Amino acid sequence: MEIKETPIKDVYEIYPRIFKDGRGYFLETYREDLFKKAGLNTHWVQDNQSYSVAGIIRGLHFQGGEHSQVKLVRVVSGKVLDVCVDLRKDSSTFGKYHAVVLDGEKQNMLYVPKGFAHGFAVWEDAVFSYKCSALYHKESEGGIIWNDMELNIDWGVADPILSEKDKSWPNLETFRTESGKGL
Ligand SMILES: Cc1cn([C@H]2C[C@H](O)[C@@H](COP(=O)(O)OP(=O)(O)O[C@H]3O[C@@H](C)C(=O)[C@@H](O)[C@H]3O)O2)c(=O)[nH]c1=O
Repeated sequence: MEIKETPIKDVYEIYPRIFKDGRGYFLETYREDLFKKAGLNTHWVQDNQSYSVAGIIRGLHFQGGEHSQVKLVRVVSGKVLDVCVDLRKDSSTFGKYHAVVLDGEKQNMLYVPKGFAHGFAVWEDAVFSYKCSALYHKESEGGIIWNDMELNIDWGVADPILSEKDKSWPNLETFRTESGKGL
């Protein structure tokens, strides 16, 4: 398992080793010791799974305050473009995002720290699986609109399908003003 830094501080891409044989494949999807060695001492308290057909965007989501979450995300099958946006108040990369293709063939993962909005665009029907460091807390949920002009994310899907909730998030500028400059 390789844990790689990205251009955004505290965001990591993780590449597990996949063992293939005549029966299929095997991989370790999480190793506490290796994460600790990389300085990631996250305590996970909830695992989630979703399924989405191609063309869907979920996001961009976060939980605020004491309910903010670290997420370790990957796809079990399928392919998505996964995106995390830095919303940390005092970050030099506030408003910057990191995007990576998560691919069921590679089982690569993204480690998304607290203070980030997260979302993904489904390129191929995907089973999406992730660990969270804080429990779901509906009242602490927030978001940024997926097609924010300032972020200008190229999601790689035309006319995406979104939930009503995901069509109604504010843009980055409104979030910045209303949150007092970030999370
Ligand atoms: C996220 C979540 C949802 N739910 C419920 C609420 C709702 O009725 C139903 C679907 O919820 P949502 O529409 O928010 O699901 P979804 O859009 O998949 O939300 C997820 O999106 C990605 C991008 C993330 O980063 C996640 O943290 C999470 O916010 O599931 C839970 O019970 N527990 C949870 O942890």
